Amino acid sequence: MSTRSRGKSVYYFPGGKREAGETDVEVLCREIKEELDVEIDRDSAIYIGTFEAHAHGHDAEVLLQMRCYEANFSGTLTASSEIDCFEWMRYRDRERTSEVDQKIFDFLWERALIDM
Ligand SMILES: Nc1nc2c([nH]c(=O)n2[C@@H]2O[C@H](COP(=O)(O)OP(=O)(O)OP(=O)(O)O)[C@@H](O)[C@H]2O)c(=O)[nH]1
Repeated sequence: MSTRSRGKSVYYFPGGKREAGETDVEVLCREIKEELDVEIDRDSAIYIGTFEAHAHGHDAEVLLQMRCYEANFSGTLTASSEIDCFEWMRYRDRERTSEVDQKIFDFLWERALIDM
């Protein structure tokens, strides 16, 4: 599932930057709550992998390292004020996402975890 932030042209996976002292799962829970108003079940969080690419919307030398998790959640997905919209995507939507997300789409596709 991908989100489009206000003012951005491509879709991102929900998430965001770490604040001082936060663990990965704390960032995950905070960002998902802020963006989509649902509660992550922190005990269900499973590390998927780390992906690197240029950070969308930043100068070419700015690289992004994204640590990815899958997790269960409870509540009703609701786009917050930071988000224009969210969308469940398939592999064919890959080009609508950022560079790092395209690597993650490929990772999911190679493991048959996403539909065409
Ligand atoms: N959350 C997220 N960020 C991404 C993705 N792909 C991608 O290039 N980014 C880059 O990572 C930055 C950090 O995301 P963020 O959600 O914490 O953004 P932010 O508004 O706090 O910071 P910003 O000022 O860098 O935009 C994005 O602005 C963008 O440059 C993605 O799939 N998810």
